[in-house]
Amino acid sequence: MGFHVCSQTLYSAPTHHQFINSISRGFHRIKVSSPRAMQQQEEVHTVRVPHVLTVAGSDSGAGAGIQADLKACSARGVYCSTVITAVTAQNTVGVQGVDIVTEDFVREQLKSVLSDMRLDVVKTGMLPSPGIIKVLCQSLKEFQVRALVVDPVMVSTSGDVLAGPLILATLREELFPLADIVTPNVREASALLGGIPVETVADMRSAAKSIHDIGPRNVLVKGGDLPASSDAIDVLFDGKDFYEFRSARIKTVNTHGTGCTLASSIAAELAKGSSVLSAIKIAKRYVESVLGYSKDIRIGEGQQGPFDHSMKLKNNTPNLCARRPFDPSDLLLYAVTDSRMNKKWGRSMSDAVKAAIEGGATIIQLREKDSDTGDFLKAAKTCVEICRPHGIPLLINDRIDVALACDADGVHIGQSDMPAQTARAILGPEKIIGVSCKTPEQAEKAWIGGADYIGCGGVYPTNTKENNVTVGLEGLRRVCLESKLPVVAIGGIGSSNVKHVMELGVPNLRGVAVVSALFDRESVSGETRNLMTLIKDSTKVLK
Ligand SMILES: Cc1ncc(COP(=O)(O)OP(=O)(O)O)c(N)n1
Ligand SMILES: Cc1ncsc1CCOP(=O)(O)O
Ligand SMILES: [Mg+2]
Repeated sequence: MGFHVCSQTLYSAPTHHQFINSISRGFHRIKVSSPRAMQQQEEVHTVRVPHVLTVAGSDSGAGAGIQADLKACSARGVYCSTVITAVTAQNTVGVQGVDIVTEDFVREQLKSVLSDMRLDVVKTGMLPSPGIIKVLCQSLKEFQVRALVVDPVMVSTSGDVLAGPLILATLREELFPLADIVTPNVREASALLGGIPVETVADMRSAAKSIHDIGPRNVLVKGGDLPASSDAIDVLFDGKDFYEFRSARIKTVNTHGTGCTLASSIAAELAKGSSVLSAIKIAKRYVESVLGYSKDIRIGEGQQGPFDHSMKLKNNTPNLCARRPFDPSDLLLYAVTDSRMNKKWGRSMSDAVKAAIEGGATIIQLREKDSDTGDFLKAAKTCVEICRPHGIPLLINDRIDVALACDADGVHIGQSDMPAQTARAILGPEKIIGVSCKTPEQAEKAWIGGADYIGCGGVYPTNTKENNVTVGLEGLRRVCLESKLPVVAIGGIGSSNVKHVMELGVPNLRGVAVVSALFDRESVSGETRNLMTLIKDSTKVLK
């Protein structure tokens, strides 16, 4: 009998357990009616997505149960359908009430989902009566699924008992033999084995083996509650070998729903086609990340709070200088910083940004072609803090990773960067995306891809960007006339020619983007102010 230690960072998974490693994904052709998709092509392939069905109880506090399962599957990129077995009145203090759903209605829910949807994995949580367990077992025999993950929920994190001895017996006798993996914690492992102590890693190993004898193909005993360890250690037994998963224990009270989340995440990975070993490894890493992210959030007054499955809640803490949606009039005077010019004039990136804001710039882009990523990120974070209270959007040139890491308002990307559609998928619906375009065709593609504005140029020759073909005022006019997005002109624009650009008076032309005429000068704020006066004069002429 072998013994494997699987650290979270160093780990080589044997391949003999890949019983769910080749899920066939079905494709067939249908017509779609979305206007955007229709513009691109008349027919598209449909994609079958990984699907987990959770059979569990509802938690009104939404930390555990069905709600945790839905959030975990969604965060892990898997569709999740739900069969609710009980409705609990529950919060961070404890479980105040339980209303068990009738066996008939559990059967009806199971039939609705299983008869219609092709799912990959069933994951179970709270199964509050022997009758419900039997109904589930019948359905599982009738409708074949690829894998069954059983989280034998017996005691809530707050200590409330959610399953009695009859339920335990039915779980053991009827459900466990069908399970591909069961995931008891040490208390549940002890209860399943008639109360034997499970207090050490050695106890966990023998408990895993004894539970395996009941029938499941794999047993993961979770040691998160083991008192005497500084690490969180889980033990898997697959009938032949033991595997130990070890990760650093995260100090937090926000652990309500950890068991449900781990089991759902394992189910999600199995649904995607992972082996049991890699599913556990990825699921544990995910749980570790969300616990770490959420360790200082506060939801509820009780002892054990929920955590943030999406790792996004802290981005949206209410504050006085929340970002506002993109407004095309932001493009009026677009200041684009340049690392070389900052160096030449001995100013930091944040000094350059402060001066541009002082002079009246309406949007700022950090265009840093030489900085190290670490230095760039640090400076960009400072610039975000400078811009946000002024309500000035801050965009990052080219670097989507940096924009995400510093929570900038968006990015500006060029034709040789990733397509706008991919950037939009990564950045989400809120961030601003600008795309450089020289032709109406490029502008159309940027619009379809979900961009917010077009940067058109170089209008005039420039020393700031090498080998940049100029489009001239005529090229700018063509793009503006055909673009469905607002346009900002760029390239060689300064006080001598800004009026020629602005007085083109074409629809969609909303402003000018400027590098050297602002930043390759002694006084950035003074130059910005002068340029703004000239822009305002030209817009008056047009009115
Ligand atoms: C507002 C604005 N428009 C165009 C550009 C040029 O972007 P790109 O074509 O990606 O070239 P680089 O700036 O990366 O050299 C821009 N930066 N900003
Ligand atoms: C980044 C860029 N894209 C097209 S032209 C250009 C450079 C603009 O710099 P400047 O305002 O100094 O001409
Ligand atoms: Mg670029």
